[in-house]
Amino acid sequence: MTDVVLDGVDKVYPGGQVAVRNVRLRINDGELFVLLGPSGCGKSTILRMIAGLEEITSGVLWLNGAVANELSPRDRNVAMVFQEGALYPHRTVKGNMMFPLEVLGDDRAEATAKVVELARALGINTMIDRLPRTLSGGQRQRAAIGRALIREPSLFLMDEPLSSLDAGLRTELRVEIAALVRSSGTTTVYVTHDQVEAMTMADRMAVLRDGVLEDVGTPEQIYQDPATVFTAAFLSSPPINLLQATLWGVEGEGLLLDLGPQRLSIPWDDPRASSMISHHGKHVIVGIRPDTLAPIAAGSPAAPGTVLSGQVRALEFHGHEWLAYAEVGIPTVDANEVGGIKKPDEPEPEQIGLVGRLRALLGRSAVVDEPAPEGHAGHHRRSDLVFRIASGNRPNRGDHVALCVDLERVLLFGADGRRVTPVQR
Ligand SMILES: Nc1ncnc2c1ncn2[C@@H]1O[C@H](COP(=O)(O)OP(=O)(O)OP(=O)(O)O)[C@@H](O)[C@H]1O
Repeated sequence: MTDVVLDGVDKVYPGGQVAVRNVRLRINDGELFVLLGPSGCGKSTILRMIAGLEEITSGVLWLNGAVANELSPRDRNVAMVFQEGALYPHRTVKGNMMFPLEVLGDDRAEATAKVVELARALGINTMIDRLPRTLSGGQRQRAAIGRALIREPSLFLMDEPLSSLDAGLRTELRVEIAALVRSSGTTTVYVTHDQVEAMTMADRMAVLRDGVLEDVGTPEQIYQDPATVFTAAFLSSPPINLLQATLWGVEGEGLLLDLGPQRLSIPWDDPRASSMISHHGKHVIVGIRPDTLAPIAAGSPAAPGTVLSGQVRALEFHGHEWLAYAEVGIPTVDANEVGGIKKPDEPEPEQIGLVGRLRALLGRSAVVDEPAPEGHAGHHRRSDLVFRIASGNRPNRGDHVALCVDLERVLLFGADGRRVTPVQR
C-alpha cells in the first residue's frame, strides 16, 4: 500500500529533450490512477521515474510520505508490466509466476498455492504448465500481470499493457485488470493513450500534453467539466464540435456568441454569465458535444439564440446510431493548435484585430463578416457540425436541418484553451 506524490517534477533527457514539465500530482493509496495522453506526451517517462528507472531532473517524488528520488528501484517495492509483458521463455507460466517468490525465498508449497490462486483469478489456471510461446498474446499478458502481482508490490505500474492486443481482448482484459487490482487494493498507475480504456478503468486520471498536466480528476469530472479544450477534445468520441466565436455581453439580450454567420445566446440569468462576461469582446471557443444537438422539425418554435442550422453533407451509420455532418459555415478550431507550450513568435491568443476591438469598445454585437475558412480536416469540411441521430426521422444528404443546442451543456473556452467558467474538482 502506498501513495505517490510528484511535486514539481521535471524530466529533461540528455540532449535537451524536455519530456515532463513541472508535474504536480497526488495518487492516493489504493487508487487505480490512469495517465492518459497522446504519443510522446511523457506518460511512460513519469511511470519510469516513479519506478526508479529514470532519473528525476528536478522536483521531488514522494512514496508513502518519504522522498524517493534517490531510492533504488528494488527498494521501492514496485512491479511493472509493459506493452509486451516480458516472460522467461524457458519457464512455464507457473515457473514465471513463481520466480519472484523464489527470489524472496518463500516456502514452495505456499508459493505454489498462491500462484494457482492468482492464475485462477487471471483465467490462466488451465495453462500454468505451458511455455510462453504456446500462449496467445492475451494469455501472455495475463501471465505477465500475474508475475508482477504475485509478490504483492506496494505499487503496480502498467505501461500500455493492452495495446498489442485486438479490440475484443482489450475490452475483456481491461475489465478483468481493473477488478483484479481493485480487489488487491494495490495502488496502480496505468498508462494509456486510449480514452475509452482510461474512462472505463480509472478511479481518477490525468490528461497530459507535451509533458504538462492539462487536467486531473475522476473520469466523469474530466468528461463533463474539462479544464481545457485539449482535454475536452481528447475525451470525445464522436468528436466534440469546437466553434470559433466572439463573446459579447449585450444589455437586454444576454451573452451573445457570435459565430460568424450564426449566433447563440446565453441568458443573463445563467449561473455561468458572471464568469463569461469577463470575456466580453474576446475570441472564445464554443464546445458542443454531438449529443448536445437535437434536430428539430422545420418551423418548430425555438427560443432565439438556441438553434444552429446547416445542410447535411454526410451521414455515417454506427450501428446504435447515425452521425450526421452538417455544413454550417462557422469557423472551427483544432484543439491541438490551441494552448499547450507556447511556440516562439506566436501571437497572443486574445489579439482579435481592429474590427473586434472596435466592436468591444462599442459593446455591440455584430454578425462577423469575415468568410468562413475553406480548409478541410480529414474527409469532412472544417465547418461541419457533427450531431447524433439516435432515433426518429433521419435527414438525407442535402437536407437543411435546424439543430437545437442544449446551452446548459455547452462548454466555453478562452482563446488560450482554458475553460471560461471555473471547473469543479
Ligand atoms: N531516452 C530518451 N532520450 C531522449 N528523449 C526521450 C527518451 N525517452 C523518451 N524521450 C522523449 O520524451 C518525450 C516523452 O516520451 P514518453 O515515452 O514518456 O512519451 P509517451 O507519452 O509515453 O509516448 P508513447 O505513448 O508513444 O509511449 C518524447 O518526446 C520522447 O521522444
